[in-house]
Amino acid sequence: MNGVTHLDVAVIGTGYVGTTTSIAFAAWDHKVIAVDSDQMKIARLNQSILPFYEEGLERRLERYRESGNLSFTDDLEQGITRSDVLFIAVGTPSSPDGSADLSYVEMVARQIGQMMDKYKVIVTKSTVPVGTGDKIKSIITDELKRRNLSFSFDIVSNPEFLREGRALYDALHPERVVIGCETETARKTMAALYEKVEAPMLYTTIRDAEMIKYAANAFLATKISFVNELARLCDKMGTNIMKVAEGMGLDSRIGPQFLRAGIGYGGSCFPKDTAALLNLAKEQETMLPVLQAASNVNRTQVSWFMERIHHIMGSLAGKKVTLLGLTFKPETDDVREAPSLKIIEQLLQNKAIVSTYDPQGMENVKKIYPQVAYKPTPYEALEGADAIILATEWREILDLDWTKVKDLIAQPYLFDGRNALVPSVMRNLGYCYVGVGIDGRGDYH
Ligand SMILES: NC(=O)C1=CN([C@@H]2O[C@H](COP(=O)(O)OP(=O)(O)OC[C@H]3O[C@@H](n4cnc5c(N)ncnc54)[C@H](O)[C@@H]3O)[C@@H](O)[C@H]2O)C=CC1
Ligand SMILES: O=C(O)[C@H]1O[C@H](OP(=O)(O)OP(=O)(O)OC[C@H]2O[C@@H](n3ccc(=O)[nH]c3=O)[C@H](O)[C@@H]2O)[C@H](O)[C@@H](O)[C@@H]1O
Repeated sequence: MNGVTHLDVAVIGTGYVGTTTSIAFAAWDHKVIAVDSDQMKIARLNQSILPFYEEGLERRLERYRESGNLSFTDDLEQGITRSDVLFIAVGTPSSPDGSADLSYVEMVARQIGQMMDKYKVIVTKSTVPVGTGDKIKSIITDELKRRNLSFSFDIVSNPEFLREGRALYDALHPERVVIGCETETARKTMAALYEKVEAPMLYTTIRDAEMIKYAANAFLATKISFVNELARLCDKMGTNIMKVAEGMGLDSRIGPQFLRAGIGYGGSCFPKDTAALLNLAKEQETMLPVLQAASNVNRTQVSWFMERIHHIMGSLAGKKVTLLGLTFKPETDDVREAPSLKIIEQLLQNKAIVSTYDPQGMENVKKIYPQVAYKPTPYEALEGADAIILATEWREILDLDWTKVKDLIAQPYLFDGRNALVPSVMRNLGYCYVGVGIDGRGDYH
């Protein structure tokens, strides 16, 4: 290793996490080779084209490529042999039983064992169940034995806490860095890697670090489901969940974040990671009833919302419903586990005519639901609508000219699945506005 500050790093996997982490390490003056087995992705990254949408990230990508700190390749061996620290940042999707599918991680571990030529620090960035570090260690040891080699290596768990849409900011300004490691050499290497970060560094065992990542995501998901569950009650009681959450959040022990009621959490992480943690607990014959309930609330939140729509509008058969927003949250093109997909499914089952607009997510949803009308502007999507459902609170959608919209639509029903518009303003414009847990006693008009 050449000193403590400039490390040679390989990041394996160029999805959201791999790409963003690579840019962050390059920004901290390390030399980064980002590797992916997807040649198409690498070809595009070599032209500074990201595999996903994230505002401002392509400019940074270009800058660090030009500075020479960041390069992309599909040649894993080159990445491994030229680097001292290897980050595993491949996907860990849900298996049908909810457990984390570790096949990509295990494959990379095998490849590292087959290609490494000297001591390396091998770091898991992917979200993985407790015990995966041990598994990676034993796979690499087996591969080295097969090659009659006995290099030493260190395993580290360094979970990632970034959010999509704010990925680079989060990577550059983490609230904490969690490092699970077992040797002083690995600890020093990780300290050097993160030298420029002003955040608490928490050193733990590998297993603790693996658990911290699942625990954090499970807790945030539970916070959302707790408030969504209360929203259902607020709706019956004539109380407003927005005010209730505000009042709760002012208590610093509770905090205001992740208390926004709506149609539930989606994305590539909360649903998958809660399922994986529940599966892990089941394997250990330990029940997690709180997390199980949080997951159940989320699974049923869209149906609860759709029931309210049916209650107000009656049959949706033949009615034109415009869905505004498709991505699981604003500022991303990611539609994995997005609540909008469940909404489309239920609308189609009820024979509604569905029209939609999203600034970034339409191409991804078109592949799943080709029968929906995808419009180039929100106004075109809204023409003749009997009902509007707001599923993602994109600024562009919130800032629509709602007076103009009123003239385009057939009926003024507006169902705000994110409580993102101002009810009194919308009602003054003549909309029949319905939010989540804010209307009380069914008095929607
Ligand atoms: N998406 C997010 O916001 C966050 C994700 N995570 C975790 O980070 C991990 C990665 O997530 P994403 O970046 O979303 O994944 P992704 O699925 O978008 O990307 C993974 C990449 O790995 C590549 N890959 C797979 N096998 C490979 C191999 N043998 N060699 C080289 N490349 C290979 C794939 O081609 C793909 O480009 C997951 O465990 C996820 O839970 C953690 C925090 C945030
Ligand atoms: O492990 C991961 O992949 C990441 O998962 C989440 O990040 P992300 O999924 O990008 O997005 P969030 O901003 O957390 O939102 C997740 C979902 O919860 C919903 N949400 C969020 C907050 C809230 O108050 N209410 C609510 O319904 C959002 O609409 C969205 O569908 C975590 O916030 C990150 O810390 C973590 O690294």
